[in-house]
Amino acid sequence: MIRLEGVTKRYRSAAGERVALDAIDLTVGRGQVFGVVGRSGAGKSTLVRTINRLETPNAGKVFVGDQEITALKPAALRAARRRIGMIFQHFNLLNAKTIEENVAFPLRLEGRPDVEVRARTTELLARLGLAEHAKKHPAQLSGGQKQRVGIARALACGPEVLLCDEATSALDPETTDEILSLLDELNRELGLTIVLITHQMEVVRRVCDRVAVLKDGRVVEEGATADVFLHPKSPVTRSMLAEGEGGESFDASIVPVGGRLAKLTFRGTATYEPELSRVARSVGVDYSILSGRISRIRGEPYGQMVVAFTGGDAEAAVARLSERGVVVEAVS
Ligand SMILES: Nc1ncnc2c1ncn2[C@@H]1O[C@H](COP(=O)(O)OP(=O)(O)OP(=O)(O)O)[C@@H](O)[C@H]1O
Repeated sequence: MIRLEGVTKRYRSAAGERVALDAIDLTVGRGQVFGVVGRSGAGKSTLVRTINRLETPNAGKVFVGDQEITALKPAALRAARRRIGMIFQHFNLLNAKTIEENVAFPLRLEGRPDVEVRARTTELLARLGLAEHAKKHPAQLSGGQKQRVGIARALACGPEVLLCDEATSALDPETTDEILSLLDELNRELGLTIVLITHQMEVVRRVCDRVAVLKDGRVVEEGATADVFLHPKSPVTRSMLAEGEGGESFDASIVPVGGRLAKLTFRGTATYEPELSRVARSVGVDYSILSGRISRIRGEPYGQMVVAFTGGDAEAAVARLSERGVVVEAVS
């Protein structure tokens, strides 16, 4: 649905040249929720803004559907942008206009007939739970309600793609959750392809099918969210994940146990099965659990724990667990 090929963006300023995106290749499938994460300055905003050409790359191509966005003339670009909605961290609403006028705005710009504008606006306000606020102004709404207005406005022209630029970063955790549930619903019900940039790993864990990790304008890791979260490869991914868990990463050097240390990952329904105790019993090994958590990644359960096998055949336990689909990794 979206393809970036060798996308490079450089900014020139008094301080010199800065490469914000360095030959990025990325593919987002139709109907996916795709997360782009990275630390401040990694290039996330620049990347998402090349998709609707709010930023024009210095080199490379951007495709949305079968259209090359980077090759479009102004009139064709305006038409293409109707297929690409966008929401922002600070909502970017028109403060002098009412909520319904904000939502109607893109339709009015397109010159749609009044009857159609009113019908579509009413439908969107009802869909997003905003009907009772139609005549209010943005200043009278909470952050979560303002973001709903932003989403309604982004959906007005019936886009296939929704770009979210730190859309939940200005919201409290409860409201973030509510907006993420809404994005999840829109993805599932409308088949909307969503590209979401964030510095919050928790946002990716909740809603993204796939994720790319950006550092200094390059993709350092990319894959299915569960794979990247459970088996992160790059140091930046590891450290961002550890921070998301309150900095609690396992440190073998301070654990006073012997034996063989292993990180076990269970996915799906295996998460809730007593696999570890079954295997330990069958091969006659003891184990201590040194850290562990059970959670969900985009709704799929997983369990991950670090154990020390002692007093028995640890090799046999590892082999038996692997046979049963548990991913076993060495811990150092
Ligand atoms: N208009 C601009 N002019 C000059 N430099 C810019 C401009 N926009 C971004 N940059 C620089 O490009 C780099 C990438 O910026 P970008 O905003 O894309 O990163 P980001 O990952 O979204 O960061 P943040 O989370 O802080 O917004 C940064 O070094 C930034 O200072």
